[in-house]
Amino acid sequence: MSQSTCWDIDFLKSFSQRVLIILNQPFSFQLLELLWNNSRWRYCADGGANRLYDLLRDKNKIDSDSEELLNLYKPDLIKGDLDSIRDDVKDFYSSKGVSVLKDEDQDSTDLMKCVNEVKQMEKKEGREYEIVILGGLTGRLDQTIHTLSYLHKLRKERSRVFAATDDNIGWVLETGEHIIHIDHSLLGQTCGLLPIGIDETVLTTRGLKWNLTNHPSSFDGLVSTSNHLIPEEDSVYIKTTKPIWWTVELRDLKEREYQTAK
Ligand SMILES: Nc1ncnc2c1ncn2[C@@H]1O[C@H](COP(=O)(O)OP(=O)(O)OP(=O)(O)O)[C@@H](O)[C@H]1O
Ligand SMILES: Cc1ncc(C[n+]2csc(CCO)c2C)c(N)n1
Repeated sequence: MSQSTCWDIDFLKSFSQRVLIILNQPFSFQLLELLWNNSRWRYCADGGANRLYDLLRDKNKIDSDSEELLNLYKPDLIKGDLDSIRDDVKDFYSSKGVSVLKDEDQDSTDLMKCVNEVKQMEKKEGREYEIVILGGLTGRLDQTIHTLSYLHKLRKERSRVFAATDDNIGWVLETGEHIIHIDHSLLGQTCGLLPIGIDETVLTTRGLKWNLTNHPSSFDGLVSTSNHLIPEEDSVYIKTTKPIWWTVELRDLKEREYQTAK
């Protein structure tokens, strides 16, 4: 009998042995704060360090003149070919003792270079970390497709790699059955099942507004986009005969803060 894989979006809710990799794409302080505090290690992929620095510097300017926030949210590592990180950012973090590692290889992206660092650390420590990528689902199309392809390939060697932006979270569901717990206070209503990197999968779903039963899905055929979660359901069931990308909309975290404060 096959066993279903259960998923919870713990990376938005609780601390675990996970590595956050910050890419060179915009993100809110609210999302950064959540992911940062729930991760054991924080890496910046090259220009991801500019994003972190600028966001914290701007927020600091509003709240105070000190470098308090920059010191509080100091990454453990900056890695890449270093063609994007600005000199002032590199100098600032180097002066604070952050390792800034250059890898000039032009056949691997800065995201891959950061994941390779995770793999090296895991080898030394003899344990596996979960990985959360901040960014990667928006912006330049070639980079976005790279994220989709890279996570599709990574699933063969590790089970828990997620991508998160202010609009979406997503990850690859391996062949088999999945139960995804839904926290409606964090997630919006829209979701998608995207047959990327496969010829065709056969899908059965429960807990969505538009469900499928043993229905083929392919890039050339049906793609379930703009599907909806059901407010009364706290889980979604998905059976897939091939790996498939699952994406779900994230609620506006600023709005959520406002609601929980009321
Ligand atoms: N415009 C973009 N849209 C989407 N993702 C991006 C974009 N720019 C960078 N990224 C992501 O952030 C990572 C770090 O970006 P970096 O600042 O080094 O830009 P890059 O030099 O264009 O990236 P790479 O060297 O990896 O091709 C990239 O590996 C990629 O995953
Ligand atoms: C067939 C092929 N296409 C594109 C690149 C370019 N490229 C891919 S990753 C990377 C590093 C970016 O920091 C660069 C320049 C290549 N090497 N091989």
